[in-house]
Amino acid sequence: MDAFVEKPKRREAEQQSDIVRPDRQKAEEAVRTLIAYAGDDPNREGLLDTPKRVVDSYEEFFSGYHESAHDVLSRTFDEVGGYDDIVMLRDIEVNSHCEHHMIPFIGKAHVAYFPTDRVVGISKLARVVDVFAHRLQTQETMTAQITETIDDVLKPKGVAVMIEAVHQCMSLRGVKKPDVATITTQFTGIFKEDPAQQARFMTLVSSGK
Ligand SMILES: Nc1nc2c(ncn2[C@@H]2O[C@H](COP(=O)(O)OP(=O)(O)OP(=O)(O)O)[C@@H](O)[C@H]2O)c(=O)[nH]1
Ligand SMILES: [Zn+2]
Repeated sequence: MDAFVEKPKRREAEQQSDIVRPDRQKAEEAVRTLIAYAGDDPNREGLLDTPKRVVDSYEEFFSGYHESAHDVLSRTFDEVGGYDDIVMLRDIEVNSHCEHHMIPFIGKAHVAYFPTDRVVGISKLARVVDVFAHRLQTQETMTAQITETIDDVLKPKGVAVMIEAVHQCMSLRGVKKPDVATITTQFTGIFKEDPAQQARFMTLVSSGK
């Protein structure tokens, strides 16, 4: 796999560049406000470093706003020894935050594509999942974004994505139904048009259960 193509860099259309990011001090002040709102004293010793830790955590949870999934897929390989079938990554861990409550939803993504004449490094498919998961999300939007990006950059014969996740906004608060799996799927190309290929994807997903 030594032949590769670097595609020109571009950012996803959904990323908004006109957002003014507050500085770190403002973000930490907001956390102090929330601590006080919760009913505790942000100046007591055990909580003094908490705003810094929360903002550090935000840098990790929401790192996807500073990354481009298109760029992640920019390097492809065309030496595949005549391979002409589905490439699938099953059980990619997903940790995201729902945009309604900013509470985690956690689960697995299954990502497949049917290459035309070139493939991408398999780790890059998991990286694409991470880029979108590390933003405020709905599961449906994330599923569509992963699918669309792979379809757009690799131009394969088809893309299939399934996400299964548990939303803590449903388990820990509100309706309080733990262990409900929310399942979303999105198909393009042959996975959408050919029921046999869609069935193969579903079989490969369930073969890991
Ligand atoms: N479609 C979709 N809904 C989600 C997702 N994550 C959370 N939600 C839902 O977003 C909805 C927000 O509903 P609202 O009525 O505005 O908020 P709420 O009063 O906190 O709702 P409850 O969670 O029912 O208490 C809830 O039904 C959540 O279950 C997601 O990824 N996709
Ligand atoms: Zn939620």
